[in-house]
Amino acid sequence: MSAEEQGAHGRPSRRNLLGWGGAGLVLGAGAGAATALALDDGDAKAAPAAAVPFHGAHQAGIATPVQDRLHFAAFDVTTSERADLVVLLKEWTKAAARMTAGHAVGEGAFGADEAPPDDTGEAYGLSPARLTLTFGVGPSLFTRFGLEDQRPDALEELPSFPGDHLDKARGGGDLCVQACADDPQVAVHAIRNLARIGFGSVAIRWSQLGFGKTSSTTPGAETPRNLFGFKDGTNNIAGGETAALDQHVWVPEKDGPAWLAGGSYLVARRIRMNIEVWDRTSLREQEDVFGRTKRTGAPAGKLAEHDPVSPRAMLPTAHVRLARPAAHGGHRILRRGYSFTDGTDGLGRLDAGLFFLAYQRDPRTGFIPVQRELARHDALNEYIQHVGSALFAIPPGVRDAHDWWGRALFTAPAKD
Ligand SMILES: C=CC1=C(C)c2cc3[nH]c(cc4nc(cc5[nH]c(cc1n2)c(C)c5CCC(=O)O)C(CCC(=O)O)=C4C)c(C)c3C=C
Ligand SMILES: [Fe+2]
Repeated sequence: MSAEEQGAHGRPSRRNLLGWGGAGLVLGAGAGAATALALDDGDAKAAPAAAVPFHGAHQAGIATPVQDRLHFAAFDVTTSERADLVVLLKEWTKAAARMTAGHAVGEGAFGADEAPPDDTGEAYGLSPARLTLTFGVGPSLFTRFGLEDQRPDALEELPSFPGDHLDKARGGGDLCVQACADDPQVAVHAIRNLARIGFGSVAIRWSQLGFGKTSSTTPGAETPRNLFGFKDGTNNIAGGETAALDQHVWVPEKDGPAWLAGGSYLVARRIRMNIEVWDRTSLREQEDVFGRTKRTGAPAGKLAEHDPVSPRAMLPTAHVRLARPAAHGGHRILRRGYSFTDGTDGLGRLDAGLFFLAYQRDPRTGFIPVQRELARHDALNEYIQHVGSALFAIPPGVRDAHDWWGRALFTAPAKD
């Protein structure tokens, strides 16, 4: 803890307790367990601040409960020196551990007068807001740093799908960081400070802000609605479904490579939703498109949201009928997307949609076959367009204060 984070008597001040998450709910990574910690200043009514543990077997931000806001950034590595990149990843990891706990970066926002402060300052006094920072590496990184023999076969650029209208400026990237928090300022502060630390070694290639999570990983929570007004995330993998996570989300050791064991793959797609056309579509057509009822989220022919899906009650082109795991050998993906609105396009239409994020054990059995089917037959295609795309491998969790993002990859013994 830096000097500025000490209270007058050397004890942490109340604001600082809130600021670095000592006062509230601490959510156990993966298990979602909650432990209440007491305030030491007698203010029992203070709003609990929430910090999600940074260290663990898996990175937070995948199976941990979904927060309300997103700032996602893909980076190009601009240095050609592998040693510089390793230094950066160590610095990023330190900063990420501090920010997710509600600390400022380095010596904070108010250090020596003669130098720019270590931290940009806009999160000063804010709670950790359940900030999670999830780090990934893209296929392009491997060729650039002599890591070809460590690139998993599953990590290659996604194939193109019928109807794709991809903007290269909104896709790809050597590295990515997904920042999720309940406060947008906390998420934006985190990405901004990582980009600042990376100046000279990495540059943001593209980024996306998101709101109104479109999926839930928390059983029993009200399922959120997407911008088409439908409940989204009903049939998702929940954070506590350990067996399903092991089977469908975490990369097991036997899949290889060794550095990725306990990690995952992340597919990111910026999907524009044609709001104006949708809003002129009848309710019956809207419900036929998804195969679910708009008010309750119940599958076609059923009464309640969580009733089992009956595909024959849906049109053959219904989104849910085509996407359900039973139509894809039982393989599942963990969806963790967010809505976005980025102003309007030149024609006065909202540039709005779904920033689709999905974690899986292998994109070749997860996202790719489902998207192949959806791209050909989904009735939803009349109302959406995929405009951005990226795939990243997500290393396992940072184990302790000596570990760092990408350590196992950058220290892996070369294959013969
Ligand atoms: C390739 C994977 C998927 C893409 C791309 C995708 C886009 C997309 N989805 C919605 C809205 C809904 N999707 C729903 C269910 C659902 N979607 C996928 C996959 C993709 N969706 C799956 C695997 C499922 C689960 C199917 C099942 O097991 O029943 C639903 C229904 C509610 C739910 O279960 O979440 C909605 C609504 C939009 C708007 C969209 C692109 C903009
Ligand atoms: Fe979907």
